Amino acid sequence: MSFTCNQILQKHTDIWHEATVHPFLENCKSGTIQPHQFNTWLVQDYLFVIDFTRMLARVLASAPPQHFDVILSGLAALKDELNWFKEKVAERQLNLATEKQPTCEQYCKYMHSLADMPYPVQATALWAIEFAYNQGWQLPGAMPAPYKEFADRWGNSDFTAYVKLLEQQADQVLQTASDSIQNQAEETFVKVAKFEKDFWQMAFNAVQ
Ligand SMILES: Cc1ncc(C[n+]2csc(CCO)c2C)c(N)n1
Repeated sequence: MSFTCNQILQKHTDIWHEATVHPFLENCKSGTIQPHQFNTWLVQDYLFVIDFTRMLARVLASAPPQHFDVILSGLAALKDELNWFKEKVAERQLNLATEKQPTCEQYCKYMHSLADMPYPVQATALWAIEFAYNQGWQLPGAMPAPYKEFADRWGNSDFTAYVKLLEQQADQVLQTASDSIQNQAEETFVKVAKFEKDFWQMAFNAVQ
């Protein structure tokens, strides 16, 4: 029986909708997001991307060599991504010596725990994490400055193509995975979706 990322997604459209459609993103689109909400997201996401980079390095370590090309392109892109985050944080004069908020901390811990999971589960998680941003920043449609830069970064066609390759790689290994591993992959997808939703809510709830 076939088992694919898209089938997982189709079983969990409600939680995926909550992960990718949020007042935070809608208010970026309408230009009404408050600076302290956006700044909270920016700093916490920078801290998240640092841990994501470590996760991606561990996914590479678990991957079959045929999957290296795509994963290495992701790691190479993170070099620029991390520097860009630092620039955005500096432009807004935000403090990087900020602690992770509990939601960010829990998500990062979860990413860390993925290293002990079978590769098909890690590949599914990687796709879901990237796809969440690819969809989340794209679905609202064109955003005004200064949010346009963020929406373009993760909604653009190159990033969309990268996410598609991640999906193909995950599909390839899910296909021959045991039922138990397929179930774990599905649980991981749901977990990622919940963390994504919570991450937006964390930033949205920020107080000045
Ligand atoms: C909470 C949260 N979830 C997912 C991503 C997606 N993501 C992780 S690293 C990266 C950069 C290049 O791949 C992107 C887009 C994020 N940033 N923050």
